[in-house]
Amino acid sequence: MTEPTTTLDIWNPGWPDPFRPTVNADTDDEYADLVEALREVQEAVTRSRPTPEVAAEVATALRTAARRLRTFEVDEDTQIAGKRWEIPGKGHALAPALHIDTVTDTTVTGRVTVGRFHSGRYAMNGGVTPLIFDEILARLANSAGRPWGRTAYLNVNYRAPAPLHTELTVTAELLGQEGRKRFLRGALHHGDVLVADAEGLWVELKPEQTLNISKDAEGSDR
Ligand SMILES: CCCCCCCCCCCCCCCC(=O)SCCNC(=O)CCNC(=O)[C@H](O)C(C)(C)COP(=O)(O)OP(=O)(O)OC[C@H]1O[C@@H](n2cnc3c(N)ncnc32)[C@H](O)[C@@H]1OP(=O)(O)O
Repeated sequence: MTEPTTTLDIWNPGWPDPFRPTVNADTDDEYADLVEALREVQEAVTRSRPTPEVAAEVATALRTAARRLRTFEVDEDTQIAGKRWEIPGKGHALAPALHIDTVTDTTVTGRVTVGRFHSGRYAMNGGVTPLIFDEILARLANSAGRPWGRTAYLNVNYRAPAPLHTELTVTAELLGQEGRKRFLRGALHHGDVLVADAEGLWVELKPEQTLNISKDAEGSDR
């Protein structure tokens, strides 16, 4: 049965600035620790070649954890993942944990280290680089009081293989704005070596622009 489509207003000038969170980082934060544990699992699964018995044992343990969390399921506006700006990776385990170091209204610098989970065979996977750029550039595009904008394009140049287990520096810059269009540029360095750079366009949403979400599209195949 098809569920009715709901309309969610995603243009809200009252939303918090993604670089100036209202929640303080808490080193004893249990939710941040949960996400860190999930990252450890992702890395450990990727790095291992367990016996079938151990694979089955761990799969059972992971499903038990998933069932435990499912009893606390909330809608996407209410979930924590992706909204905890003050913890690396915003509390979401898909993208590598990005550590933000400096922020101005038009620039950001940060650091990121990827492990084998994000490997594309002894170097960072090519799909991970845009994830890092989209994370830092989208946050910059939507910070400093600028109303919500969405990524219209993100062009990435791969200049050199990005090493694993090695700190890379990430920089982002707002180049300029023309009407609703915001042009941004990003770079990823390993020391002095330029590993990748990107340029992107973020387009400010019109106040009446809304995101139509079909509840059907959220999926329930669990
Ligand atoms: C508790 C809650 C906390 C919330 C806290 C919020 C804080 C905030 C944090 C944000 C952190 C994450 C932010 C995630 C942002 C995503 O990652 S979004 C995900 C990926 N992107 C998408 O899904 C976007 C999909 N595309 C679209 O929705 C629409 O195409 C867009 C981008 C909104 C533009 O549509 P539109 O408004 O109809 O644009 P339109 O009027 O046709 O064009 C406007 C101008 O842009 C140009 N343009 C549009 N698209 C393009 C293109 N692809 N190429 C070149 N030019 C283009 C047009 O040519 C036009 O130029 P001018 O004629 O004005 O010179």
